[in-house]
Amino acid sequence: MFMENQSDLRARTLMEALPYIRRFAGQTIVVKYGGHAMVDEELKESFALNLILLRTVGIYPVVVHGGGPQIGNLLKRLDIESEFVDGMRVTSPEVMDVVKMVLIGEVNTSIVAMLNQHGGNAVGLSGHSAGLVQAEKLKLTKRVKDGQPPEIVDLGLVGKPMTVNPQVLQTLEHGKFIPVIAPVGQGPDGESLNINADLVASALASGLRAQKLVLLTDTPGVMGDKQNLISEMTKVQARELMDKQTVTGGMIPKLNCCLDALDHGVASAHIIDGRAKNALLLELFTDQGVGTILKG
Ligand SMILES: Nc1ncnc2c1ncn2[C@@H]1O[C@H](COP(=O)(O)OP(=O)(O)O)[C@@H](O)[C@H]1O
Ligand SMILES: CC(=O)N[C@@H](CCC(=O)OP(=O)(O)O)C(=O)O
Repeated sequence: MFMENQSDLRARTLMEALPYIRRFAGQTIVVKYGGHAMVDEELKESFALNLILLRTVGIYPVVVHGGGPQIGNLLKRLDIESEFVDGMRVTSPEVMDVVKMVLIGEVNTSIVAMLNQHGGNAVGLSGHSAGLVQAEKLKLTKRVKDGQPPEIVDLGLVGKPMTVNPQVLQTLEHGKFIPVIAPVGQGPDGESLNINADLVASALASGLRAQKLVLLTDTPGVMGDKQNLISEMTKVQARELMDKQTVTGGMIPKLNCCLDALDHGVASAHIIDGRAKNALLLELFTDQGVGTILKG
């Protein structure tokens, strides 16, 4: 009987990626990078190498990063209070200064540095860069007191993306660069607005007509009632899971971002585990994937 040796096995594994490379070459994939994958150095390196591999085989990754925990740490060190309403950080002008320092100054630079250390040709941007993410203040309506009508809650300098100008990203793609974007948007008067990174990733995926939106987080994917991983779901199932409250907390805005991207022509949205090495490659280059896929 024919026995496969180590090098045959390795060659077969490499060849298995070929159909996926063919399918996605020339396509844009927007990746939201956050959570554990961003603080653990080994995972950070694995993520950087995954992106570089994608770019090398002709796929265009666009990275949007978070940094909520890092912002929280600096606010604490500076003794500045910060609170969240429905997953959004109430952002005073003082907090906005810290958000920019951390997201643009620290987190963005460190991701760009990691990618470029491995020859990634990464370029750091924010929503201000060439009008990339134009935003408006987010008006959140919430029932503050039981039995009373909902009120508009003032979140300060928190934005939602209104228009994106993908031209700068398309130029970078043609130059074989990897764009890395901090989720700070430009308000109508040129001011900086703090935007949830999932929202920015979703808006850019829609604006770029990306093939995929991939959100890395700190769970294996979307979990069902029995803590089972749901590998695949339709838009209808996603809405049912939210209605039944199987999905709660931070996963609600994530699923809504996925649904929004699908409604705007993105072919599929993925929620995957940022704590697992090579999660991005395994999700893209295998049929079964490793997380949850939502299809349009
Ligand atoms: N059904 C669910 N499946 C997976 N995660 C869920 C579910 N319901 C609620 N969650 C919560 O959503 C969290 C992910 O959202 P969030 O903390 O905002 O992620 P991130 O910081 O990566 O943006 C998970 O850690 C989990 O606690
Ligand atoms: C308005 C708002 O809440 N903005 C977020 C921006 C960073 C972010 O989204 O980071 P994660 O993806 O790591 O949560 C914040 O200030 O934390």
